[in-house]
Amino acid sequence: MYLLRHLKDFLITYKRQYLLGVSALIIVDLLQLIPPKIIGSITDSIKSGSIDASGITLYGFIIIGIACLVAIFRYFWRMNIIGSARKLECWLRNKLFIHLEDMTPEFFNYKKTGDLMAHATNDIQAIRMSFGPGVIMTTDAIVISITTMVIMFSTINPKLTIWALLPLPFMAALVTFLGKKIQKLYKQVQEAFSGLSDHTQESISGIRVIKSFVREKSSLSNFENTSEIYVNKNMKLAAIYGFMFPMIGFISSISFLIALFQGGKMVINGSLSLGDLVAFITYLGMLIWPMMAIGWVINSMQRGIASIKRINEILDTAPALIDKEAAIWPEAFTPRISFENVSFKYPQSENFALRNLDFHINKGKILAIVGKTGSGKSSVASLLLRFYSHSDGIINVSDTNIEDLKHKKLREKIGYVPQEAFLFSCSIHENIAFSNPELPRERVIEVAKIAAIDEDITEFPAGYDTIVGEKGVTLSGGQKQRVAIARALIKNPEILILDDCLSAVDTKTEEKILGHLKEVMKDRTSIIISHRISAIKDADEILYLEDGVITERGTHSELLVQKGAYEDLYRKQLLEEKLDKEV
Ligand SMILES: Nc1ncnc2c1ncn2[C@@H]1O[C@H](COP(=O)(O)OP(=O)(O)OP(=O)(O)O)[C@@H](O)[C@H]1O
Repeated sequence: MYLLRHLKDFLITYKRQYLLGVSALIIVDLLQLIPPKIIGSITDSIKSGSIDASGITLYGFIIIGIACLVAIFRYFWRMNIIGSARKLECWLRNKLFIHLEDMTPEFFNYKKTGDLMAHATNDIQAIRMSFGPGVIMTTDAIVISITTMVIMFSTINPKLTIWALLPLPFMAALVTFLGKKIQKLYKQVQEAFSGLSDHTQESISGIRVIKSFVREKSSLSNFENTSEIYVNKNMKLAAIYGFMFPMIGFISSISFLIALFQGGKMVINGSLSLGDLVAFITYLGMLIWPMMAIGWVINSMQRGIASIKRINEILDTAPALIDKEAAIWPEAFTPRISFENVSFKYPQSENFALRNLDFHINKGKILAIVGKTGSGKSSVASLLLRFYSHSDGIINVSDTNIEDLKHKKLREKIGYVPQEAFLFSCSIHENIAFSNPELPRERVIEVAKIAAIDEDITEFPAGYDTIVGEKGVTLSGGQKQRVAIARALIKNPEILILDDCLSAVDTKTEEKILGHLKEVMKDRTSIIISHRISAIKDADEILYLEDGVITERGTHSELLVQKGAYEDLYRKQLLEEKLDKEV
């Protein structure tokens, strides 16, 4: 039961459906035992001449009646068992998705997207198979084999039953043995398939890089290799199936042959009636299926168990960020931020990304962070958004330790523009109104104007309804960044974090956007992270980071006077700008 801990809620809710479905299935199995007996007695009655045409018609109607009942109950078990398994699939996939959404960025740093996709598709499908066809086949295999054998043994002929059943254990053993091989090969086919789709996906998204490096041929040859592996694995699978099914036919033919030979002898010497032999052979035919099903059931259940274990492992991984029970949300939120002696290490890292950070930002002020690449600028944003937890020190927002704040409420207050402007493959309007799809077009246009992207959008034939393609491929880098800024602004954030999100925008547009932001953010707090001094020179305070430590701080003019790394950077950038203009 421990294995099913994450499915418990579903199984309790749907136990009635499963019970009804299994009961209907057992009724069908039992009903199917009747026609062979009827056919047997018709045969005997015809042989002895004790039945006329109306008697045969009556039996015919009984058989039709049974067939109708079988059809009704079959519909009933299909709807209940297969239907519940389909609902389980959907329920579990949603549960997994919700869980994944709650995981920290750290979890995704170490889990491959392809693996998570495989869990969400193959594993959940394997679980569905166990709780749908698996339940049906297990019930069928048990009920049909026991009842059929009991009837053959007790109502027809025990000796003939033992003779005819002798080859069947070989069939069950064969199917189980080959089933294991099939399962192993099937896994390899799946792996080859995911290799193929990974390769296709990566090659398509990296097509520009492939083309610019003229690597089409090598990419094609890699693709052909992966494709060949996939075909070879499938061929091996086909070969096993090609061997297994004729062998099943062969073994069952031996059973039929024994039944005909021994049963025929018994009919000739009068110890068995012809009708019983006919019924016996029909029952024997019914037994072939459960013998084949045993192997399938074992394999399917093994796959299901392996998949449940993998899904359990993910669902057992607790999201690192769970609000304290006493987490609060201040009635009057003030966008005041302070870092008091904050140090931070990434979970899998030995080195500190930030050390003894001390700063505060008051409402309406702009804090800028500059520094070389890898100096820890983005890490400050990650801590404020609570993507990670700091190791030492205190971070306060609205004069409250952020560890005591409800983290989702805090994120609602923050407008965050990440370094890489990730857009979804929907329209520009939908991308901008991402935080609230109900927002009207006027509001979308309003923030697009602040982000200086409105003019570009209106020039597109479909305007705000332009579909941006996967990750926004149809937009330029600078356009993507500005759409991402508009997306953050539409939230009316109390705190705005721009993480180097103007790098692909020219200095004139940058100036325009910053001018607009100054107006919009005047009663709120902004943090601007940038490599470009032009983007931050008007900030109320600038922090210069080096290896996670603040080495210089002050306003632009104060920092220039210090003649340190900041001033050096500024001079170099001025020179670059001058050279650019001259060229
Ligand atoms: N998920 C992570 N796990 C481990 N180390 C990380 C992770 N993300 C960043 N780091 C490391 O932390 C340090 C600070 O990274 P951060 O991204 O904050 O720098 P940055 O100043 O924003 O750099 P850039 O200007 O290039 O964006 C770097 O040494 C980086 O290698």
